[in-house]
Amino acid sequence: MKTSNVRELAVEALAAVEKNQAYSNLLLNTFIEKSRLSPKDTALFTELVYGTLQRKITLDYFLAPFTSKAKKMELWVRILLRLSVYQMVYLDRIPERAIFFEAVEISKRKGHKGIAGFVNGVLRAVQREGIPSLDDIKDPAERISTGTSHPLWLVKKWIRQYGLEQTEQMCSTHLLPPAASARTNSMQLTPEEAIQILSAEGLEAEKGVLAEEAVTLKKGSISKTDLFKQGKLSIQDESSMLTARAVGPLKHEQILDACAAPGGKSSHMAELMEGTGEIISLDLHQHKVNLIASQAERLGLQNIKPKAMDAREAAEQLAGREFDRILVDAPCSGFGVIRRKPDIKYAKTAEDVERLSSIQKDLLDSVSRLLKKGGTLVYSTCTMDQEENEQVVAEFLSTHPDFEEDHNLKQFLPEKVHPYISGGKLQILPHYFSTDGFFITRLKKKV
Ligand SMILES: C[S@@+](CC[C@H](N)C(=O)[O-])C[C@H]1O[C@@H](n2cnc3c(N)ncnc32)[C@H](O)[C@@H]1O
Repeated sequence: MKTSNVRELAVEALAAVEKNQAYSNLLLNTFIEKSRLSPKDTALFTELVYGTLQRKITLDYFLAPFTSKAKKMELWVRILLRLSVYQMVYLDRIPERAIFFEAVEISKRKGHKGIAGFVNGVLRAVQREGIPSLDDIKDPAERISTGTSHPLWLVKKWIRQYGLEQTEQMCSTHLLPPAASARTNSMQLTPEEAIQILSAEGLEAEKGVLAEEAVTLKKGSISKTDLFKQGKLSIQDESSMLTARAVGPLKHEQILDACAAPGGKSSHMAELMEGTGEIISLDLHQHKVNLIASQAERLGLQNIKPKAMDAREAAEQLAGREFDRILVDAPCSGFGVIRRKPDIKYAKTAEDVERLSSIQKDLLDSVSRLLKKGGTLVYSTCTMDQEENEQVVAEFLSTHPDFEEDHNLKQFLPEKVHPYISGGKLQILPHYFSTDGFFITRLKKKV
């Protein structure tokens, strides 16, 4: 495929993300598969789409002085301009004349000569006059918002919750590519053995930085390795691997995983239990439950029992059952995975956070009734929003006096995260270990 066609495809993918609010990672895969891109084109396409999406607000700031007079700009034209300026500013290996030429060609193909002239004019003006400086923005919140491309409301909220410095670091880390981490199936092999086998396949891998079962792939795709196909590896971020450890399931126990699809943490717990006991893995819809079942099958785990159910009704639907441990890995805003799904930062609203925190409280309230006395309840999310984390836990504890924070959390987790544990709660921000952002709380039902 010609590079201009890869760029045109990138414009189409970005327009689809904006129009349908489709998840960028899922959409990208569909585009790559449909267009049968070569590995080299796939790399360029991925870089262009993710880069332009991650830096959308910054690119619009750069373009504003040159486009303010344009009356009405079609979405694809704006996206093409963002894509072109992204390459000019952030990708120094692409010559500017190639960027201009291809932008004009795409404009002619998708629009007409007039649009091509406009695009050419804007890009030439950017080249001639230079982009506006981010230092001109005096307000710190606005500077972080524009400089790292996060909506202002979110930056302001994080500054209130974590302070200016942490917010700045967190937002800057979101612009870096995420690590390709995998969990080794502890029933089958050690991380060291996995690294050896992957090296023999010509893939570069090393031990993870946080979780003891983690390996990180430096190049290549985990899902294409033989180890993955043989059920010896699972794709999972390292911070998320700490959740099953925090639950601490023992062999032969009865576990409830209330929000389990696609099965990452259920399968991790099942591995830690060496295939014994029983994990009831719930999720809302049957198609999601099927994902848990196929994950369990790939890994050869028979102790996972997937079931479609609204976990807010679990107390009634599973009445009479008692569990040793319960995990609520709740639906959440997902701000911790912005590096993997940049669209999250633009799509989620303050109202979404409020709605989600109400669901999270209902989930905890229902499933907590199924826990036996002395049992462990773990609540986790892949977000750093305190409204969905600390506040949900605080409200749960204030309305459920038979529960308390488990201050033993440290003993289940690697020493590196101990400085970030307070009582029974751990908040990992993305810049601490260059992982996803993650929140884990371990609670105990009093005896
Ligand atoms: C963060 S994801 C869980 C990820 C999973 N624990 C893993 O490690 O693979 C949250 C899940 O909760 C499910 N969910 C949302 N509302 C639910 C409800 N009321 N009852 C059960 N599951 C629900 C969503 O469908 C989604 O799959």
